[in-house]
Amino acid sequence: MTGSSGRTAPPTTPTTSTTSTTSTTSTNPATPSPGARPGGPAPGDVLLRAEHLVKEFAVAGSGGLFSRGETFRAVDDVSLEIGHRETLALVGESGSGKSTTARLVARLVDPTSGRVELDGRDVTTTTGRDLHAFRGDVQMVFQDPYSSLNPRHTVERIITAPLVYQGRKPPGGARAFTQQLMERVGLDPQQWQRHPAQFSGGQAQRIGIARALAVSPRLVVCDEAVSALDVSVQAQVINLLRRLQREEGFSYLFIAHDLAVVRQIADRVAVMSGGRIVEEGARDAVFEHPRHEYTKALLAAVPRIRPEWEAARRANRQRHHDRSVTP
Ligand SMILES: Nc1ncnc2c1ncn2[C@@H]1O[C@H](COP(=O)(O)OP(=O)(O)OP(=O)(O)O)[C@@H](O)[C@H]1O
Repeated sequence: MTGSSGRTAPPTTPTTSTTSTTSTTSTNPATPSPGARPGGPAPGDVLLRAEHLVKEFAVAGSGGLFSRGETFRAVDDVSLEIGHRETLALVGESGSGKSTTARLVARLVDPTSGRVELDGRDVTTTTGRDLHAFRGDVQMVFQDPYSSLNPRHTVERIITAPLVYQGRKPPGGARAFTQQLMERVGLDPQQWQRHPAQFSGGQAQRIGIARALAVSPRLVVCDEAVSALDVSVQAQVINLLRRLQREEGFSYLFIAHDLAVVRQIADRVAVMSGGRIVEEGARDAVFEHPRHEYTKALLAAVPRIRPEWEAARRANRQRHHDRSVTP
């Protein structure tokens, strides 16, 4: 028999201070639409739909021969919809279940229960060729470009890898294809033979974005994709992400803990706490008229820089300095 430990310490009260994040300039006005979700896409405009997603993990040390297998519910009955060309931001404190939700949506992990649909097609248990196709339709950009890009591979190999996985040939040849994508994300196309460590953090993240674009995805899941970058570089990458969306017409599921960043890119916001979505709505409605106490506390919180990110940032800087790479 399997017991569920639920959550022992739900993150219900973010650190608060007098600094408000609500003063950031609005650049992307959201239009409320009459969908099934608050402020969400109209029924005919839904690209991705997740219904009642649950993810339980085995609690370490609870699976012994004579003990009951306890589980921890990281995602607890999450439903969401993302419209065509829409950006849904998932916000919440560390441990609230954002990344696990992203991984469920991208089918990097299987749900304990619930379902995921892309364009009305149930992809929850898809395998084989259909899973290959789904993996092309849904691409991920991760937080740390250095750990998500193979350090031994050239930019060309990294950017063409998703196509190779799909069994497709890069149109126009691997080099031309790579160089074209490098240009589109603001990289020097002459550097196609370099390795990730020869680029700065912002440039490396652009390689990750180019890799995601290579297969013309319909949904790009950004899991804290700009969180490890310095603020000025962060702004440039956000602008890039927005431009690419305008040009390509794909949708974003944008995971972030930093509400100032979310305000710059989201059409709609879903707030997670303790594995659940506690509030959801058009961006301006959530930022200006939060209803849930948790959202109000998040909005009043100083965007905390997590110690591990600060350490990673320092390590990256040192690495770049050692290699004398121009940022
Ligand atoms: N593979 C796993 N095995 C066990 N527990 C896990 C696993 N993945 C995540 N968890 C737990 O599930 C909870 C939610 O984690 P998740 O990473 O989804 O949260 P998050 O909101 O994205 O936080 P963060 O921003 O810190 O990544 C956390 O308590 C985490 O420790």
